Amino acid sequence: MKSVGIFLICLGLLSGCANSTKLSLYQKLDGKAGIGRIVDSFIYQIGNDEQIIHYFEHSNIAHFRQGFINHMCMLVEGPCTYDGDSMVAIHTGMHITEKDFNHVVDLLINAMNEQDVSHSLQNDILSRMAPLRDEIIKM
Ligand code: HEM
Repeated sequence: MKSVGIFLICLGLLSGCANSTKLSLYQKLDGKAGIGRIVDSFIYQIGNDEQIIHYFEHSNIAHFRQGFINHMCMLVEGPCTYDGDSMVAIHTGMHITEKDFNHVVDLLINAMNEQDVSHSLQNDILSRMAPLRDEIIKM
């Protein structure tokens, strides 16, 4: 009987532990620092890409970096506020094609691979971005 009691206490402690160590997506990405590293790789990818770079010809990259970090941080439910313009407002007039949209997603995947983000985390992030597609292309 005593050993059953001890077993139950251990089980309780273990499950308590498991709950308190359940990391959020934001934490798994190493928070804002990790997101910053992904976005830096992403910007580097864009900067070296002949198909995409022309969209950013007149952009303020420091502003884009900060806005994209905050936006991504918000998407993964981190403690950030994105207070920039809406996706529609920002991308309207760019006439982004489906092909270029997919290509930018590929660049983001390259950036996440470069930063050793696991495929399951990548899928989680991409599935949060996918619904934005219609607010971004052909605007
Ligand atoms: C799911 C995909 C995308 C997301 C989540 C996204 C998000 C954002 C965000 C948050 C900003 C604002 C940054 C700031 O505050 O300045 C931004 C700006 C911008 N995005 Fe996107 N974007 C996406 C796809 C694309 C694609 C496919 C292109 C081009 C092919 C693109 C081109 C741009 C450009 C050029 C800017 C800068 C605009 C400026 O200079 O004011 N974006 N994007």
